[in-house]
Amino acid sequence: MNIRIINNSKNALPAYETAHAAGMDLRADVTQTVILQPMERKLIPTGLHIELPVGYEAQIRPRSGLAYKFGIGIVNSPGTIDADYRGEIKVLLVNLSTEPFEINTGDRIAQMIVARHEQVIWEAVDELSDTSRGHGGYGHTGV
Ligand SMILES: O=c1ccn([C@H]2C[C@H](O)[C@@H](COP(=O)(O)OP(=O)(O)OP(=O)(O)O)O2)c(=O)[nH]1
Ligand SMILES: [Mg+2]
Repeated sequence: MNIRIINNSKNALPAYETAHAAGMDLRADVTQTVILQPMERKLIPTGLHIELPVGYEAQIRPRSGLAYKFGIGIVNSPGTIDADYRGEIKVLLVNLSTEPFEINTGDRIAQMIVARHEQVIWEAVDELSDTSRGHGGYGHTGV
């Protein structure tokens, strides 16, 4: 699928790192080094603007290597890029470790998955169908 993109950064376009990867890594586009202190969160620019087809979203997810090695997560994970958004894609990183974390331009800070989604039309009713689960949830089948 072709997707229109504007790249205002000096980085290459996001790319799939392996043949069947779901996500494309997103790179930081920052003018100077950004330091994330422990428990600090910052919105990191990518310089990218995209035009998703109607019925598609992009999800901004953490990279497991950064999470495991440095405790770097995404506050609103998975971030949602709407099909009608034309602004810059940004990544809301948080440092969950006890050490400061440095971000430089070109660093791969997150990954983006493009996925289909539905838009629903509500059908308001008084009763829903019976199921064996019913209202059971939150561990009602055991741990
Ligand atoms: O990680 C993210 C999440 C969102 N966005 C952009 C694209 C998205 O379409 C828009 C709005 O995001 P969202 O709906 O999650 O935020 P909101 O707090 O509901 O803001 P709004 O009232 O603008 O919808 O912000 C990003 O660039 N990065
Ligand atoms: Mg919103």
